[in-house]
Amino acid sequence: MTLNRTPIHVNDAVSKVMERVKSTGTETVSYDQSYNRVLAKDLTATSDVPLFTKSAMDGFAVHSSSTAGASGDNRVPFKVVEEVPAGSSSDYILKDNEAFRIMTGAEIPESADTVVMFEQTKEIDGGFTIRREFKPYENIAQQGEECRTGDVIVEKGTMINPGTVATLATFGYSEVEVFKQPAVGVLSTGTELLEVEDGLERGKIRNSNTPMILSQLSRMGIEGKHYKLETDDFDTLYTRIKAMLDEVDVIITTGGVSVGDYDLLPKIYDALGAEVLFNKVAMRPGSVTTVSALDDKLLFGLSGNPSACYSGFELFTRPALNLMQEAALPFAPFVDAVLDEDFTKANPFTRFIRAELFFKAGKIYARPSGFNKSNAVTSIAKSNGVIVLPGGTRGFESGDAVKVMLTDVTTGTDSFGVE
Ligand SMILES: Nc1nc2c(c(=O)[nH]1)N[C@H]1C(S)=C(S)[C@@H](COP(=O)(O)OP(=O)(O)OC[C@H]3O[C@@H](n4cnc5c(N)ncnc54)[C@H](O)[C@@H]3O)O[C@H]1N2
Ligand code: MOO
Ligand SMILES: [Mg+2]
Repeated sequence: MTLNRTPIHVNDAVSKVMERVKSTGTETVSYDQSYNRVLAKDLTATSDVPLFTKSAMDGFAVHSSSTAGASGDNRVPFKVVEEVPAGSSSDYILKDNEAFRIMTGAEIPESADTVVMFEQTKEIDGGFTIRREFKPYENIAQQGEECRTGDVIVEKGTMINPGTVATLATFGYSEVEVFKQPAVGVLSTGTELLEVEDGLERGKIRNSNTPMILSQLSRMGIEGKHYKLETDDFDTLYTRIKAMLDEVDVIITTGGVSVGDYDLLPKIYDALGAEVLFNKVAMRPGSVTTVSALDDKLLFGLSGNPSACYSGFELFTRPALNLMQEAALPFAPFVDAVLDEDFTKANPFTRFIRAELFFKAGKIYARPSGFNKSNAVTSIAKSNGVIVLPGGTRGFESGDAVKVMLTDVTTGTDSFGVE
């Protein structure tokens, strides 16, 4: 096994992974199980929205012609002839100065064309008066004003969000065709690793990578398959990974990818006959990240160091899993931010720093979210993005413009910001 590896640029590494992605194909799921799935077909309106012309307010439906001449000095009276609550309708034909008492969401009867809100009336015996003229369609939501039958509402390749689910329900799509989610197995390797519930022992640490990766998968709506820890023993690890290949589409391992005596993943890829796409990336942390392909399966050999492991998943695994589901926008967005703290280390390689993004006076700021080394774990907990500092730079100062990859858009802010 060669110890000297050739680093490739992170962009090239990402491309190499994306080129090997195979679509998972499609399946049909119930609309209420479709959140976070990728649409396999355009979602088309099966009806107009609104479905029928309806009142947008609680009040009275009248014909605008009956309101002619109304003013503060000349209040025009109306007689209420029928009630139309939401869910009902009326075929009654209004005569001059007659009105329906109508509620928000109720169909506007044929003979009315405008709605007077309760607040715009004065009650009289059997009816009300108004003090101004009403034009047609006031306080009315017209059939099809939002969309028409046949309109494409959401395009194929879009991730289904809560609004998409509402749209599916609106159009009566009880089932929807989506791309299958890849089956992803997660396995951490290392003889030094203990389970969360274990007491600490000399020289050992708890496995934080498996639960972290499973949560990174959950954040994408994917339930990963959790494999028990493996020690650094070739035979058992090889047997385990061979078995995983029969069970999942994607294998994520953590640890054992560097050049140590017990870093067994390179030997295992070799024994499996997997094609190593790269085993060194010109980036920090995560330079040892190794991705291999075997038939249609991808094997992500993420670093054992937690920060490197985290970034490796966000940079390589996440977009690949999105593309397997034919997501139109597989990559996390990058935003321009102002660095809020000096970062004086030189960057021979592209540097990814787990970062806290925050918003001040309409600007986005970013600062490292804590201890910043490959082996750090606590700084991941406080991060909602990753600052990207290009390779070949000598350090950055507070106030410099930087790019930040958004990793967690569910992060909140401390105040509600409408001006
Ligand atoms: N001679 C060299 N040594 C190292 C190099 C190198 O280029 N030449 N690269 C270093 C870099 S950079 C990194 S990153 C690490 C990567 O190591 P591995 O991916 O092989 O991972 P391990 O050796 O198994 O573990 C590294 C570190 O992480 C801890 N770890 C492992 N698994 C977990 C887990 N599931 N949860 C929490 N922590 C974990 C492990 O105990 C080690 O401390 O290699 C450098 N060495
Ligand atoms: O892979 Mo190591 O994390 O570059 O520091
Ligand atoms: Mg190692």
